[in-house]
Amino acid sequence: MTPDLMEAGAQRAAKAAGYAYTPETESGGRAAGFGRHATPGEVDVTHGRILYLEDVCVSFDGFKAINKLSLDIAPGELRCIIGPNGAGKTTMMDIITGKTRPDSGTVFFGSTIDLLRHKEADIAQLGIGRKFQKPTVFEQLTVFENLELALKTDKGVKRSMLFKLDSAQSDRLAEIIETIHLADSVSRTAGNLSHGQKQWLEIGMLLMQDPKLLLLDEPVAGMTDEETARTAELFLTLKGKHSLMVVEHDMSFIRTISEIVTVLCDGSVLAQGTLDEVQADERVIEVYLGR
Ligand SMILES: Nc1ncnc2c1ncn2[C@@H]1O[C@H](COP(=O)(O)OP(=O)(O)OP(=O)(O)O)[C@@H](O)[C@H]1O
Repeated sequence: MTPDLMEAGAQRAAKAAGYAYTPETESGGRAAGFGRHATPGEVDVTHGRILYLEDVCVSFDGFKAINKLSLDIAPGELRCIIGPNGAGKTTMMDIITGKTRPDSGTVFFGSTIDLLRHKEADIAQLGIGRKFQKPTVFEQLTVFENLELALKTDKGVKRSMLFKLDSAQSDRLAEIIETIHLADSVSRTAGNLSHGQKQWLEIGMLLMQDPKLLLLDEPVAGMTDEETARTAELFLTLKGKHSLMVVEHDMSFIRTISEIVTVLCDGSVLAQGTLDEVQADERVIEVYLGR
């Protein structure tokens, strides 16, 4: 897809969802991306979008789980996704991460990477990290070992055994341990952590791979109020350095972290705007928030 088509599509999606399209470019102008060489391992966000979906459709046995879904996310943005059960939130994440293939539509990572041409494992390597609702850490290993292991996942058994962190990786690990609030628990086995700490550890493991985009499915479900507040702080720290897409039902958490909220319903975008805007939207009240 050309950057022009991408930008035009983003404008159409914004118009359809009733919000203002604001291109955010790092280079200060649309033309800046042309003639630019794509550096391997880098995502081209010169046209202001790190994730771009247009007219995506998926049916399961004739049921349209995703129906002409169009949505885009700016680099460094923290986007919240809300919507009733069955709206298609998980299926959307499955499509972005290559777990589910759409029947039709466009899914781009930056302006040059067509995600529909990549397999699930490649997409993780390209820089899209996904956190499922349940924490999946290695319970018998320490916090440190879990984080260390996150760097080794693609190395095979033999190379993993010989693997040693270099100094940049050690610095990164130390920085991430601070970021995820586990500096006091480095030597504790993950099985002894609280539910919230396990969730933070798993986020730390994703961060070790330096993802450009993080998809987080109901990250605060089952957390205490204090853990939820700390998770909000953590996400606000990550915003800007990474792009985040957070699916949550906890409205007070959403209020703390959100800028733009997208409401999904019946597999497409029902509304989009600030939390106040979408909460005042009659259609959103009808299908999700209740009266
Ligand atoms: N593999 C599948 N086969 C058949 N139907 C499916 C499949 N995956 C999802 N669906 C259906 O697609 C619709 C969207 O499901 P999805 O899990 O994406 O919704 P959701 O918004 O994540 O819901 P929740 O908030 O409950 O997690 C649902 O009706 C679901 O039953």
